Amino acid sequence: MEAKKRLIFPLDAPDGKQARQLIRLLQNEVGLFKVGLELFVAEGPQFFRTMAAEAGTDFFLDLKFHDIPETMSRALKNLFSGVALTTIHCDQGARLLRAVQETQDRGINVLGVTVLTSIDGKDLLAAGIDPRYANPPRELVLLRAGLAKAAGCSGVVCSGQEAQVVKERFGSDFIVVCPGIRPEWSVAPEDDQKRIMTPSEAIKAGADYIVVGRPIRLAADSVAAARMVVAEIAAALQ
Ligand SMILES: O=c1ccn([C@@H]2O[C@H](COP(=O)(O)O)[C@@H](O)[C@H]2O)c(=O)[nH]1
Repeated sequence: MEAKKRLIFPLDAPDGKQARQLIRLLQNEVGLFKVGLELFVAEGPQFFRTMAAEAGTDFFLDLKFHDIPETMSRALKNLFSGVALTTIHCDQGARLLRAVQETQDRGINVLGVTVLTSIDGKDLLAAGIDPRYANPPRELVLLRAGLAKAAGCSGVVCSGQEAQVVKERFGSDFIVVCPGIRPEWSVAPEDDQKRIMTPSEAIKAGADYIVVGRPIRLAADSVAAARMVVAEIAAALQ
């Protein structure tokens, strides 16, 4: 897969006007746009459909569904055209199988969220997670990746720090998407992300896709920043 296709850019914008500006600016620079809670709550599915038609591309709808299996199944059934990829929490494992399979049969890949990249071992301990799984969070990521696999997911979202062990345990076909990416030149080194890696480190560790938001969005020249990330991915793939 070419380097650019591996770069996912989150449209973390407060409204549709700013999201459209970001799409126009970066549509030749990144592989896939991700829509998260901020934009989706502001604009809703109709805006999303229009945007997909205008941009002529599918989107990653990162809503991290989490509810009882029946409700998740019904919500996933309501996903609309233009969605290529979505995310769910998989702690109910195989009980989500039917909902996930039905979604994937419609051509929408489902990824399981493992442990958010903004969480570290200390946070997991504070949340009462068994120390054997908490610090480092690797064991919990593997446990949840196993539940995602049992649920029939195509892959997981985890940090670059766990990409290699996830690939080793679940195979090269199991998709690994890594946010929490901070290039060395990043203008936002101190933020809420805790389990971070550079683009090069994450790709070398086995990430299929990396999600890079603020380092590109907040850069003085976002196009140049996206190109630097793609160049770093390309170099790491050689
Ligand atoms: O574990 C996760 C899951 C999702 N995200 C999302 O990725 C982007 C990251 O943006 P940055 O600005 O590069 O931090 C954002 O949309 C998150 O909601 C994540 O960071 N970690």
